[in-house]
Amino acid sequence: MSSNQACLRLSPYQTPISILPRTRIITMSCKARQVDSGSGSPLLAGDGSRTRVPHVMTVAGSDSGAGAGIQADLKACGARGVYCSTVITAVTAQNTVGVQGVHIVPEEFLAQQLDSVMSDMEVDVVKTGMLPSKEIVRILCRALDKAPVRALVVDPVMVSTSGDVLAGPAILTAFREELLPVADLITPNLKEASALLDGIQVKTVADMCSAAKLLHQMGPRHVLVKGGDLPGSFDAVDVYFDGKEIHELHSARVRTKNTHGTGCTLASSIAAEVAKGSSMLPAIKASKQYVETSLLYSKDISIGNGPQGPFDHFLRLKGQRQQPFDPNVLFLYAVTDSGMNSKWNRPIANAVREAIEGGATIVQLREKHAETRDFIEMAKSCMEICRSKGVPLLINDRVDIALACDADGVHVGQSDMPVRTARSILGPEKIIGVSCKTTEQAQQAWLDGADYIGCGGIYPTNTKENNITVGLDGLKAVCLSTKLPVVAIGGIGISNAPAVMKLRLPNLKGVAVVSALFDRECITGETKRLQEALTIATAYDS
Ligand SMILES: Cc1ncc(COP(=O)(O)OP(=O)(O)O)c(N)n1
Ligand SMILES: Cc1ncsc1CCOP(=O)(O)O
Ligand SMILES: [Mg+2]
Repeated sequence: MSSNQACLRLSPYQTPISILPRTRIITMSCKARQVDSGSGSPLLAGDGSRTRVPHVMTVAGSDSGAGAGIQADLKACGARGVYCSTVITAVTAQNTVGVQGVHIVPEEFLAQQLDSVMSDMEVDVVKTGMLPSKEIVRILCRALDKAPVRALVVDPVMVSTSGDVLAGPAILTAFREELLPVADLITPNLKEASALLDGIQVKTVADMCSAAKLLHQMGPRHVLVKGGDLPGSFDAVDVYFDGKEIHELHSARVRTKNTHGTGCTLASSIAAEVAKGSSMLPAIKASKQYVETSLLYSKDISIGNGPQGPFDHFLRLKGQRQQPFDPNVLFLYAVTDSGMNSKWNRPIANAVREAIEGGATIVQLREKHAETRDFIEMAKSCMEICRSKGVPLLINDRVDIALACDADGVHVGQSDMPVRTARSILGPEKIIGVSCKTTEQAQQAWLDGADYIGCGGIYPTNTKENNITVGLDGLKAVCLSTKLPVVAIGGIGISNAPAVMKLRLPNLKGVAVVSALFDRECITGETKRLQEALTIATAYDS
């Protein structure tokens, strides 16, 4: 299913308290349900007391290709840190090419699944996907009458990404009459919004705003009309109506074929955020960001041969196929400096491009004063340049920024996030470098799983205040104490880089340089000169 066709849609939300009175006939209080829940539900703390776990129950179809449907819902909830139970409405034979078969689950068995989950577990939020028959909608509504949930998120799935029908027009009446009136959020794409509104045109942002208001009149508290299929739009615009105000939500449109399941994922992520206690608008914003990040991360992965591939909800798959870290990239390591870029009136992306043109083999963004939001934008633009040139990009200090822009890794110092923590957050495939001045720190770096060491300052420098100089002797000691590759940093330029490399230490792989490249009029020219000097020095060595 396409991001807009097959899965969930939601819109802004209110606090759980504000939702409760509207939830239909509640036959058991939350307290009663808590008492009634069996031993199979949430986790027990060490002392035997119960730890409540946010819980989304998805009522949707299974996608054998696991890009969309129940499988996407499970992955999205897992990625958002929420438990997800699954009530399966249909089993589809599906892949990245299309839907080859649909087997609808018998109604009694659907009812049995609902009963099994709801009689035992504390469900916070119900999210619906493929509901292939009117009777299934009815059974679900009856179940919701009987058991209280904090919110109902309805993704009015009708057609798969591949264009295959998953719920015929007959379902529209059941949606309009039974499900929409009790929904807290509906998340139609353009086609679904149009179908629910008897075929009115939904082709522009203005149409989306009108559609959101009209759909709201059918009963849902919140409406999110998804504009992923909006013709001619450069960004992904969704329109959210909370019953009072229209919000246009913009996010970057990621160019990728791997969008199968984005609608299901978005709705499940919203449901998960609401289950964790978020109100609706923040839940939607966080979920849009999550989907965007996942798509960005997955834009080049290859699963299946069809026109629309699945993406990676956990941001883990790509790294396993990546080349292992090549220490030779440390040869000419360009480290940016915001002060120098402002002094020379250069956007950071230009500075990075020029350094790469001159022969920089790895780049680190060292932005000590940037606002987080600006830093992310800068890092994303530099990432594009570095990826296109095959040059790794690392982020200084900020693991969060590295994650947000899918950088190749981070460089941390002795007082920054510990390497082990950074590794647990970034996973095994990202590059992690750590600054070391001593042999003890170098040994620890290896134990902690760092990929390389930055050793310095080798010479005095004005770029980093109060930085103790270790000299060539300190560099030598660090290199000899570790198997890790080392890059020398601090006060290094064309005049002294050859002396550093002539230490002839096998694991000393290069020099990292700030001012000798970025505090100069022509970055490309300086980088080329340094590259030549390093090449001559290392050639002489061998
Ligand atoms: C390649 C490389 N080596 C060392 C450093 C210094 O990092 P750190 O000690 O964390 O100091 P700051 O750069 O954060 O001031 C580096 N950035 N790069
Ligand atoms: C970040 C850092 N870490 C140790 S020295 C240093 C600054 C290096 O800057 P420059 O290359 O201008 O001396
Ligand atoms: Mg640091």
